[in-house]
Amino acid sequence: MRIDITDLSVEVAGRRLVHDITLSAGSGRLIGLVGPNGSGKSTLLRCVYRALRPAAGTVRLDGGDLHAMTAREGARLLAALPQEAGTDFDFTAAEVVAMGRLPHQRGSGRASAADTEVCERALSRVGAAHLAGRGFLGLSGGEKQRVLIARALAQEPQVLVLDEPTNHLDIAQQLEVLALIRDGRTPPATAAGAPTRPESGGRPTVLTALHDLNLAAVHCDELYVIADGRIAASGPPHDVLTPELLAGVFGVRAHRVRHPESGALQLLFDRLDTPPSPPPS
Ligand SMILES: Nc1ncnc2c1ncn2[C@@H]1O[C@H](COP(=O)(O)OP(=O)(O)OP(=O)(O)O)[C@@H](O)[C@H]1O
Repeated sequence: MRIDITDLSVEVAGRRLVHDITLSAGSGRLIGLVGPNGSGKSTLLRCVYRALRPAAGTVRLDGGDLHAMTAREGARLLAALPQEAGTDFDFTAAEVVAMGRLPHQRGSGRASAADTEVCERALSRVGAAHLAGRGFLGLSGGEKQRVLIARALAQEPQVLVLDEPTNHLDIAQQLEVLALIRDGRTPPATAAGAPTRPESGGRPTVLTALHDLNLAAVHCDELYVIADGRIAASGPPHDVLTPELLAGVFGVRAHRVRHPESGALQLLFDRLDTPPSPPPS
């Protein structure tokens, strides 16, 4: 399912935080939002997953206006993992994941055997089947994050909106979760650094905020750089993550290198005001 965001502006408490964003994602594409703290990524995503209404502009899914749909219609198409998601009540992990099935249930709202199977499969896919009976509030940050990703997968969405999905995860889990979000496997990287990706094959279209620019470079098909609530650059990671852009938007000195095995683009960072250090003798 394609997403088309057109001239979208978002206001919170009378202040315009996101200005005139136009962004398109073809079906099955993985689109990354990157940008400094406070640049407006979460505010933009909150509007895309309907926690906020647009002040202007539209979000369309295969041409249908998302904000004109009922909550149930929207939730059947789009699942979200907000930045500080969770619950104040001590549901078990399995119960939290089961909430992802609610948009698909009619009448009594009882989970069917098929719903239960979808939930179990989602927990297994994120390596959290063993957490099913545990109270959510007693889980570690990384365990909670995996359960919440399983809840989003259990919703069987056509569009996934993720705000920092690798928050709280150790490095192995970060790599695993991003591979899972892509398509359940680690993508091969081309010599140019851009991962190759077959046509969508039913995978959801993903819009995700990421802080780790190296993860974004390797896993995303396209990046949108957000600065001061506006798009500063967009395109394939290799074209977007230039030293000039990174200096201007993030205030860092970046060096582009190749991964010694895959050839993928990797970035090394220094503070802008740090003079280049001589190589070790
Ligand atoms: N409810 C709110 N009331 C007032 N200001 C807000 C509110 N929500 C966000 N802001 C402000 O809007 C700006 C953008 O915030 P947002 O959370 O969208 O940025 P972000 O790019 O997601 O940041 P981070 O990378 O730190 O998560 C910030 O200056 C923030 O303080």
